[in-house]
Amino acid sequence: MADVDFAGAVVYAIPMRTRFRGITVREGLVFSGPAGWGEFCAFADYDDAECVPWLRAAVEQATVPPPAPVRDRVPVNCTVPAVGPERAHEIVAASGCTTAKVKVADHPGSLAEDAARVEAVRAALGRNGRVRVDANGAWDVDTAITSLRALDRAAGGLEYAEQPCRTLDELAAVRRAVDVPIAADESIRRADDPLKVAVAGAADIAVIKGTPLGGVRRALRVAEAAGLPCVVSSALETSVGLAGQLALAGALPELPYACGLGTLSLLTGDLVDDGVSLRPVSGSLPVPPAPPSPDPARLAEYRLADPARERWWRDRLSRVRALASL
Ligand SMILES: O=C(O)CCC(=O)C1=CC=C[C@@H](O)[C@@H]1C(=O)O
Ligand SMILES: [Mg+2]
Repeated sequence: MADVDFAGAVVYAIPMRTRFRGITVREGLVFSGPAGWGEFCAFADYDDAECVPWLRAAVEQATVPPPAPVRDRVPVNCTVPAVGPERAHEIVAASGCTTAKVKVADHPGSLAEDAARVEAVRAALGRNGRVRVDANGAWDVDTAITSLRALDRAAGGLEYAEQPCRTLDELAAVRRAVDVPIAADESIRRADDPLKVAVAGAADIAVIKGTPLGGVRRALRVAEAAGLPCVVSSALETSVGLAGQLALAGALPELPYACGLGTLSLLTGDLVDDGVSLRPVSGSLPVPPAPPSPDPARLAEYRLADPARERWWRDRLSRVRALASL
């Protein structure tokens, strides 16, 4: 990949507003190529092999123009971390979104807190809003069944539940027992063969994350092969990487649900200028024609300051490039 400026990559660190997925500071790096900027931001706990598709996604974005879109805007959900009910209400009310995704099962025995959060989210959205929950695979089958029945009542009807349990067999068992539709997220990303999800009858909906799936084109193939309605969801990128996810959402033939791409509000800042920052307006985001370029002042503001940590990212980039032959 001689045409990608890996040597000029900038390592960034942006504090999160609230801890999310155990993360309080979002780190990654951005680099430029002939088609624009790409963002490599695999979570720190991922090993090098798991980082390969993340790097492929970033390099694809920097070297290949996005596919032709079939829509110019994408409806998005707001994302509610494991916060108290008052804060949950505020987040939803401030978002302008009519769909909210609520994190649940943050710790064992969280059901009462989860139900209070879900009730507050419903109150903020009103009757016509949609409430979905995400347990990130934390429940066993029995806990999932009990919890989803309770949360379905607390929400006055859930739109769907994302990854209630870890394995496909467990998802299938929960799906048979509850009325709430089941969405597969980690099962799609981490399965050796993502298509198995559909085959196993484990899910009604596929959550497609273009960044960990290796880029827009590969994600489009996964979406087609899954044969399920798809929801495009972010990996907590800045606007640079979010642009690729919007390109993916813009190119999917059908998009029946709001997408999990309103995640910039989970970060305290962005790498691009406010005018091109991908913050939802009235519950939707545009499909940008190309990724926005970082603003030099923002890059300077969020440049990772710790030299040892910066070295860690550069070394990781070198190792993953070697693994991916990029
Ligand atoms: O889907 C959304 O509303 C936002 C994205 C989101 O929830 C996630 C992004 C990145 C990592 C995950 O832990 C998390 C998810 O589980 O879907
Ligand atoms: Mg999820």
